[in-house]
Amino acid sequence: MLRRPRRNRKSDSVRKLVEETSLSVKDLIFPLFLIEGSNKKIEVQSMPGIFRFSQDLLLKEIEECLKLGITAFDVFPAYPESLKDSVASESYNPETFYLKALREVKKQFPEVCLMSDVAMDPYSSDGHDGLVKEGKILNDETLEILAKMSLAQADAGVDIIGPSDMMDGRVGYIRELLDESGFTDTSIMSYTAKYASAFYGPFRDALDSAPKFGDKKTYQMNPANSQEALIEGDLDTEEGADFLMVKPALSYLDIIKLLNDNFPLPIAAYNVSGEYSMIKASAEKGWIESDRAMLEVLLSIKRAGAKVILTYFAKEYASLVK
Ligand SMILES: NCc1[nH]cc(CCC(=O)O)c1CC(=O)O
Ligand SMILES: [Mg+2]
Repeated sequence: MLRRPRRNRKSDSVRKLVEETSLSVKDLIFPLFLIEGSNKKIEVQSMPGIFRFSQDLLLKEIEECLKLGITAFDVFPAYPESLKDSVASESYNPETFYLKALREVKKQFPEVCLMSDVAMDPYSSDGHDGLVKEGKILNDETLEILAKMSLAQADAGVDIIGPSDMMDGRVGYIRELLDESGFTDTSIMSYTAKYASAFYGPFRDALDSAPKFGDKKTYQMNPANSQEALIEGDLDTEEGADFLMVKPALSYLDIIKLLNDNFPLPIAAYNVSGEYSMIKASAEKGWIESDRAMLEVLLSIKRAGAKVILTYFAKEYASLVK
């Protein structure tokens, strides 16, 4: 035998030399859940180790994470039913607790990269990402609401706007309004290939944002498809997106690779709530080693071609490698 692949695996130092993919805390964005009020820190029941914070404790959490080397955060608000309506008006109320908190994060920590979420579902009495009329999700009528929401978030100082709604044309629509309003430096990370997935369950628990009727299959993609991701990637690129995101990550590693092979923009992947909770739940039963599983999962997402990973494991990973 002239060729013996095992020679390159013979010791830790040799294995390190031939290692192709590396993971760093700088690759990660930590999603955080915000609730109204003060001095509140409530664990999400279906996501052990993940909390919903009021603004004061969210700021503390960010400070802790900064010490661990995490520099990018994506904040999602959980709104009470009483503030929801059919047109998501609370989303662009400048006095709403979400926008106030975003403003405060950038004021206290100007160095962080702050990302926000754009979609109607947290504020919608229908629980859908777009405007509902007679049981249908309207596309073009939703764009105006998404753009108003984006402008309010840009005005609060957000670095990256994250449209997670999957309406057609929203990246261009938002880009134009931001530019006209002087926010030419505000980036857009588009949820480009977002699939209608079972893995969002724990997130919808965290935000109380499950759809009140039907499902999201008329706007989120069919898990059976990959060609469509190329169309979505083309459109978002043309419309001015700065990052293309694939979501979820693990059942869609082929889509991450597909987009990375076809588009020069940096690819982001969202390691979603259900993917986190699966590992946590089996670790609690003693069936899997949480740390090793986390490292393997994050590495696989990078290896597939993601430059950026949004993950609930961010803080745990940062603590582990510190
Ligand atoms: N705009 C909705 C939104 N934004 C982020 C997630 C899921 C994130 C996760 O599961 O971690 C969802 C869920 C959905 O589409 O219902
Ligand atoms: Mg699209």
